[in-house]
Amino acid sequence: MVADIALARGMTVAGFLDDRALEGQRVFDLPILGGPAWLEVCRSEVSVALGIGENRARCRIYKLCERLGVTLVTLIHPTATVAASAQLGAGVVVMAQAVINPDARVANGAIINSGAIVEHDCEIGAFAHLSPNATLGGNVRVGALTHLGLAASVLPGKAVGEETVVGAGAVVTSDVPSRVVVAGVPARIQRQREEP
Ligand SMILES: CC(=O)SCCNC(=O)CCNC(=O)[C@H](O)C(C)(C)COP(=O)(O)OP(=O)(O)OC[C@H]1O[C@@H](n2cnc3c(N)ncnc32)[C@H](O)[C@@H]1OP(=O)(O)O
Repeated sequence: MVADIALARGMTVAGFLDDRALEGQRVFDLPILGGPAWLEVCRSEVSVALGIGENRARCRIYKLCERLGVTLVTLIHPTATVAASAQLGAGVVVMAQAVINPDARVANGAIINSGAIVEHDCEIGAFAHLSPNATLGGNVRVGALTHLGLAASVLPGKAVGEETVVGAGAVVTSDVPSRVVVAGVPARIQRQREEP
């Protein structure tokens, strides 16, 4: 999906980095260049877009790029709507039909997936992931590394902590602490989240 956005934006995509695939394999007719070690050799020739859904893994690769001085690109699908006053950090990906409204702030490495809505003045932490059709009312805060499932909603002004998971379809009606899994309508804590 991330390569698709880059191509739609008229960028040249050299290929993919994947530590589980074999160098020389092709995906969507583009080559697998190698694993993250490839970056150490070719860091001055490329920029990197983050196409990893798992938040902690995406954070690790972001930090590797930062350490190597590799530029991280921020990608916005041509059909997404991003207000002029919204701020997006490095390595953010905004997918098709997503909406980010005025004065919202999206920190480094976050994913705003297809059709997700980030209302005015929201604050999204680094490496958070809003799944397709997740919806945030105005002034919502989402902590770093938190994952909102498909079509999850957060009522205006509420805060979700760091490294929390909000289940698909949940409706968050009160603040949610860090490192828990919540689900349901209204969202209730299901369990604590294990340490990485
Ligand atoms: C492009 C993309 O695909 S982006 C990725 C999007 N991914 C998502 O939206 C997934 C979000 N994850 C979820 O919703 C998960 O189901 C979680 C985190 C809520 C729970 O996951 P787990 O802890 O593994 O729970 P598990 O699947 O074992 O289910 C436990 C119970 O919760 C129920 N349950 C699972 N998910 C939900 C949910 N979203 N809402 C309500 N109940 C749920 C199950 O039915 C089960 O109930 P039971 O014990 O009565 O049988």
